[in-house]
Amino acid sequence: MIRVTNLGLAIDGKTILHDISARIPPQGLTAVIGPNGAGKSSLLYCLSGLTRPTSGQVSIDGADITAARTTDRARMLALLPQVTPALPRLTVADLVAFGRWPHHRGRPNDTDRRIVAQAIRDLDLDDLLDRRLDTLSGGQRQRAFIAMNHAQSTPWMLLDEPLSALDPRYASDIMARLVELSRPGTGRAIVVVMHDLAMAVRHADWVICLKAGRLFRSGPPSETLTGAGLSALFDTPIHVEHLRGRPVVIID
Ligand SMILES: Nc1ncnc2c1ncn2[C@@H]1O[C@H](COP(=O)(O)OP(=O)(O)OP(=O)(O)O)[C@@H](O)[C@H]1O
Repeated sequence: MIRVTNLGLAIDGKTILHDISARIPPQGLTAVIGPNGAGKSSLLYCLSGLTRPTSGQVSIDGADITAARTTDRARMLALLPQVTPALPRLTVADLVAFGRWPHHRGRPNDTDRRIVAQAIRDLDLDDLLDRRLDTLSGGQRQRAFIAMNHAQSTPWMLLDEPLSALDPRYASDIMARLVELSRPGTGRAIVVVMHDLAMAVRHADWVICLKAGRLFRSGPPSETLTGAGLSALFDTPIHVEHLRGRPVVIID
């Protein structure tokens, strides 16, 4: 479980996150939602240990994340930032294989190779293996980075807007894969910052709602992804209806 306790973050004297306390279950898919500038990415970076909160704590599976060594953190969680590094000379195969580095430190074995091959299959990258990253489309790059995170085989994956560059087919396909990867029994939980409320309503098992740097609400979708809850979160009328047995979001 991730436990956030009284977390605060200030940058250059400006408070960005205020006294956030929340928990994230150790399985399933957690969506972090909220308006632009609410602090979603900042919270994700605090969860990853890359940003040190100004006050409060983040513990992951009982360990204080800010106190963990870099290699231990890399075996505990994989982070996909909103803006991925350019790395122009790397091929897709190199990038995905790099996800195993925290495990083998430069000496990959058969298990590492098998996991990389599986991640490549899972993200549908077989045809792009030899392509350099700077020749890929935005969505192809995004899939390559998600595959690298997947190959890292960590109990936690933290993804900042992974669907932003994807067309509807890949967005839906990748969400379905993330749901698979985080099913109970897989030993993995995934936290996704997302703007696509339709995807959140359909796939999230747990939701953290942020507004103006504060925790607005957290809990299962039945308590958080309601028309009234989303309308208040985004200050705009939003309805959650059912179509062919599935929840759909309608924004007025
Ligand atoms: N390094 C920084 N220096 C100064 N202000 C920052 C910095 N990083 C974030 N902020 C500010 O903190 C607030 C929260 O930013 P953050 O990126 O966490 O929001 P977000 O909810 O992820 O937004 P979006 O949905 O637009 O991506 C914003 O007002 C932003 O301008």
